[in-house]
Amino acid sequence: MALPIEDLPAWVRLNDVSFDNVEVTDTKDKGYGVLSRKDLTAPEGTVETLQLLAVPYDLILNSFAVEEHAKEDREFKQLLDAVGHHTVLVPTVWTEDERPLLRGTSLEVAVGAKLRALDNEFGMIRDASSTIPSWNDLLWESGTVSFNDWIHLDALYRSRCLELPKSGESMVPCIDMINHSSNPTAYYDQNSKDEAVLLLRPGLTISTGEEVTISYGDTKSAAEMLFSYGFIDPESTSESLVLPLSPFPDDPLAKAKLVAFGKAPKVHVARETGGTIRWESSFAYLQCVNEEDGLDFRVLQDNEGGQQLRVFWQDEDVTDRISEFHKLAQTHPVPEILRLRVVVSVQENLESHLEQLKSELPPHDPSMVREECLKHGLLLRQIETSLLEDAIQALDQEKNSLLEAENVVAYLGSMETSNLDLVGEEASNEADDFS
Ligand SMILES: C[S@@+](CC[C@H](N)C(=O)[O-])C[C@H]1O[C@@H](n2cnc3c(N)ncnc32)[C@H](O)[C@@H]1O
Repeated sequence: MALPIEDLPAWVRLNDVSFDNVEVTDTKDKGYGVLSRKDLTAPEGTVETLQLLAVPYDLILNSFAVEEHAKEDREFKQLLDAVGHHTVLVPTVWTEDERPLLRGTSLEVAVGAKLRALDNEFGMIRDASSTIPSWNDLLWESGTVSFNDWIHLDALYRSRCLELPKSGESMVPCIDMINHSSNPTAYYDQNSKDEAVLLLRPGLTISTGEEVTISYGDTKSAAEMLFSYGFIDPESTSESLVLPLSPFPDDPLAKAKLVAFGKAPKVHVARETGGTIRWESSFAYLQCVNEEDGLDFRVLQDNEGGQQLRVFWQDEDVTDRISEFHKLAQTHPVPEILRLRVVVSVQENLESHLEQLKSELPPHDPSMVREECLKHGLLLRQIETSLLEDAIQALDQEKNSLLEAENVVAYLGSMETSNLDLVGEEASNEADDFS
C-alpha cells in the first residue's frame, strides 16, 4: 500500500475493517504478514468459527467494482501508486540476467508467452486510449506509465488476488496481507453481509505471536507458485509440471492439427501420492496419428457461407471432442502400437527438457542476480529435474513392456516382412521408428 504501515490502524478504523485479535507485522523474510495477538482456539466440528478479520463489501475490488470505479475520472498512475511498489519477484519481473535460471524448466516458455501477452495488452490499452486526453498524456505524451508498470501491476494482481465464493476473483485489502503456508491456520470466505472474512480453521489453536497463514492452493506446482507468487514453498508435497509439445516438424498435417486442437499443445506430468508417475497429453495422441491410422481433415462449408475445418477419426466427425483425443484414440486398429508411438514421443520430449535442465547455466555475474531469484530458480530446476528423471524412467518401463505385448510383437513382425529395411534391426530401434 502507498500508505506507510503505521497509518494502517487509522485506515482500518476509517474503513470499518475489523481486526479481531490479530495485527499486521513485518515478517522480515516474507514481507508483511498477520500475527495473532493472543492464544486462540476455534471449536472443532461446529459451524461457528473464529473470525480474525472482516473487510466490508465495498472495499472488495473485483471486476464489478472496477466497472463502477471506471465511471469516475481516476488516473491509472494513481491506481498504481495506491496498489504500491512492493517488489513481488514473479519471473515476469526477473531481469535479463535472472531469466536464464529458468532455461529448460516448464516456466521458460510460459514466462516468454506471458510477457508477449502483457505486451499485447499494453499495446491495446495504449491504442484504445490514444484519443482520451488524460490517458493519452499518461500513456503517450509524458510516458508516465510504462510497459514495466504494466508488468508490475500484473505481478501485484496475480500475487494478491483471492477467489471469493460470491464476488469471484477479487483484491481484498488486509486479507491480502496473509502469507501462505502448506499447514495453514486460517481460510477466507464471505459472510451473509458479503464481507470478506478471515477465519481460524476449526479445531486449530494459534498462540500469541504466531503467524496467521492461509493456503494459496495445495495442488499448485512449484512452477505455478513461482509464476504467480514469486516463491516456492519447500514444504509443498505437490509435484507436477506442464511442458509444451509441438507437432513433428516433418508432419504434413502439423498445421491442421494445431488449428484443430485450438490451444497450446502440452504434456502434464505429476507424481501421485505414493510416488507413481502420471502423465497425460491429448495432443501427443493427435501428434502420433496420420491418414493411414484413420485421421482426416475436411474443409466444410457452413450455413453462413464460411468454411470450417473439421477433424474426422475413423470416419466420425470428432472436431468438438478433439481435446479428448486420447480417449478417441482407443479405437485405433492397434491401440498398443499407437500407445507405443505416444510413449516414445513424450519420452523424447521430456529427455530434451531434462538435457537442457542438466546443462550448465550460462555464465552470469552473481552481483546481477537477486538472491531470491537464484534460490527459487535453482529449487525449481531441482524439483523438475527429479520429476523428469522419474517420468522418463516410468515411460521407459512402459515402452519396454509394450514392446513385449502380443499385438505389438505381431504388428512389428508383419512390418518387418513387408519392409525389408527393418529386418535385422534391434527392437529398441524399431520403437524409435514409431516416434
Ligand atoms: C498476498 S501477499 C501476502 C502479503 C505480503 N507478504 C506483503 O508484504 O504484502 C503474497 C506475497 O507474499 C509473499 N509470501 C507469502 N507467503 C510466503 C511464503 N510462505 N514464503 C515466501 N514469501 C511469501 C510473496 O511475495 C507473495 O507474492
